[in-house]
Amino acid sequence: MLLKVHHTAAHCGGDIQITGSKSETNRLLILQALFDSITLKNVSNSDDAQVMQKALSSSDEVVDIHHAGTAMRFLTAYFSIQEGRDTLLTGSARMQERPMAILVEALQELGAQITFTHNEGYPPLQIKGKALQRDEVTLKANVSSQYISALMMMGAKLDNGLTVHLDGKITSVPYINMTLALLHQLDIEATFEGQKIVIKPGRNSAVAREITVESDWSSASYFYSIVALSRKRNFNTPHTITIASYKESSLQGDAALREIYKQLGVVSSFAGDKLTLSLNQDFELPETITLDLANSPDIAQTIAVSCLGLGVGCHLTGLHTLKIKETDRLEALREEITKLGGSIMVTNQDLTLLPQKAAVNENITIATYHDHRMAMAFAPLALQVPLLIEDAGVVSKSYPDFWTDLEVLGFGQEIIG
Ligand SMILES: O=C(O)C1=C[C@@H](OP(=O)(O)O)[C@@H](O)[C@H](O)C1
Ligand SMILES: C=C(OP(=O)(O)O)C(=O)O
Repeated sequence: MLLKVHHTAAHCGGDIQITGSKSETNRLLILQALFDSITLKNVSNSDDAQVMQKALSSSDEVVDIHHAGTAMRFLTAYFSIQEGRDTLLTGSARMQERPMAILVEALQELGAQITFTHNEGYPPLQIKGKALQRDEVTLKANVSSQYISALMMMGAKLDNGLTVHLDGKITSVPYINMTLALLHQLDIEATFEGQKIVIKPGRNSAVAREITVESDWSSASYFYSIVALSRKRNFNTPHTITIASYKESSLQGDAALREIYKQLGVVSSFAGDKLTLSLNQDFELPETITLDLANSPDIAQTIAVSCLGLGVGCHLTGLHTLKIKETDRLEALREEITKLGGSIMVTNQDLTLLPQKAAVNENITIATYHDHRMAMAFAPLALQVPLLIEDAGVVSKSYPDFWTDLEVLGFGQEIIG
């Protein structure tokens, strides 16, 4: 679906309800399958959470998780310990290019029986579930934290628990801390200190537990961008966007948005579980911002596009994981920002956008590369110029309601083809 997006409305405010974090949901679904008595509220309605639910509730041998990285990584560890069960775990064409060797080798070292059926190091995987005897493993920590979270959750189910030694610089650390915090919520003893994680065996607790998933902060990033970009529209009446349901103290690393967008003039304020975003009109925008996003890789695209629209330069570092996500996000950003008239340079781990005064080019068709975040990161620019988004339905990977929520804020949309 090619979607033309524009914004001519006189307002840009409203109330938006975002569903639960897909990262928290997919961890809790695994933990629910491993340990009984967990009831979940406000689960994510994303495709990634749906494929996880389906995988955990079916007994089919072939499990296809489409594009969901968390499902692929978490389920590899999960199926490895399902004694007597054979699983062929596969995914989309892109998923078959996303690396798995580090996790699979760690699991094999623990005794798991996993083979690569097509390309060594990549899905599909044939997994023969069995009891694992060993309880200590070392793996590289600088490629994806999802491998580590997968081992942590599985480790709580092993008779002796699991000790994980992390080799090298640890990437996406808040996601590891999220896993740790969720284990703690289930009374599973676990520590993460320096380069070592220790997981004690969890018991099937008899006490029923209800956990309400906090809404998704990565999805909130697009509203931060909209508020930041609304500066250029000079709306007559000041407007605010309220998003729910959030916590001031979040398990999600992308809650760093509050501090980051302060640098682009966005004010965040909490009233209960509602987070209100407003524009500080008096704020003087910087010429350039510099950010290390190794802890928040999923908001890099949003920030780059906000900066482009505001004419603010940015130097974003810590982006080494972006090349192995839904697409090579660094190359995708370079292509699309260049089409819009921006001056952008990328390496394998950082991105530099030069500050520029000229408005972005109009009516550009943004390619989305099967990446939900390409569609959602560029859409807020429609506040400034009409643009076209290719394959707009791609947003459902994490945020199926994205386009209807944008309508609430006055974004006009027209299906072109
Ligand atoms: O554990 C998680 O829920 C996630 C971890 C991050 O991946 P990496 O650790 O591969 O950077 C993040 O990009 C992804 O969207 C979700
Ligand atoms: C990278 C992402 O997801 P995953 O790795 O779980 O596919 C994302 O949602 O931006």
